[in-house]
Amino acid sequence: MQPFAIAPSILSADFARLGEEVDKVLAAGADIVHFDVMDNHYVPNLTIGPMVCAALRKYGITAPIDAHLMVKPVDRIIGDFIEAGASYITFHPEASEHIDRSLQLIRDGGAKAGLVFNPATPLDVLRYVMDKVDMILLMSVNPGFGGQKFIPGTLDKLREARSLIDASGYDIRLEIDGGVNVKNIREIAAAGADTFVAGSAIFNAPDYRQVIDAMRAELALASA
Ligand SMILES: O=C(CO)[C@H](O)[C@H](O)COP(=O)(O)O
Repeated sequence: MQPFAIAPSILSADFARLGEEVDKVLAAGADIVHFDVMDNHYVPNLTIGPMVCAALRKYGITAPIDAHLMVKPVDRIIGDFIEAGASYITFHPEASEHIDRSLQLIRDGGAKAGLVFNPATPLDVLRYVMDKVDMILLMSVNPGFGGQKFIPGTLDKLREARSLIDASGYDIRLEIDGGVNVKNIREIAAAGADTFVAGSAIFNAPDYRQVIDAMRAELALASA
């Protein structure tokens, strides 16, 4: 299992001050920058693209950037995110014409590759590509918007994904995204997640460090 990592979703950050916001949340103890890319086609919302990712690198952000592509089709944008400095690039299997090829494109470009599963999307395809993924991201809300409630059925799916990862012997991150907060993070960790995306729980709080510290305290209890 990978060490626990907290990945604030910048979807809930102040976009007018994005560089400062990312600096601030990293200084507050975040490990990974979760970068939500929405195309108003695969999901009913529109956010940011590779130019903003490149701008964060130019601004001086060196932490891993985890680009979650909620776009369809995916292949033609993968190269742009690699050039922009994304560390992880994840996509939804139903948004790719050729899942194996999309994963390979990401790894060939030097980034880490991942698959994202919506709450009602089965994990079946994983059995064919377990050796080609560095991250599995389970959505615990339907994608498109921050600030939604965690869907409790995702806990069973996390256990299923954790068993698949452990049985595979590969070193794959298991990330959870949607409705994660201080109150539920311990239960989510106990179900098998090691990487926790949290948008509104962190960016809507007055003190980012206080929330991240509280999350880490809960995670320490989960592994005790
Ligand atoms: O991918 C997403 C939505 O599609 C967001 O990352 C996610 O919902 C995080 O926001 P919050 O923590 O507020 O639920």
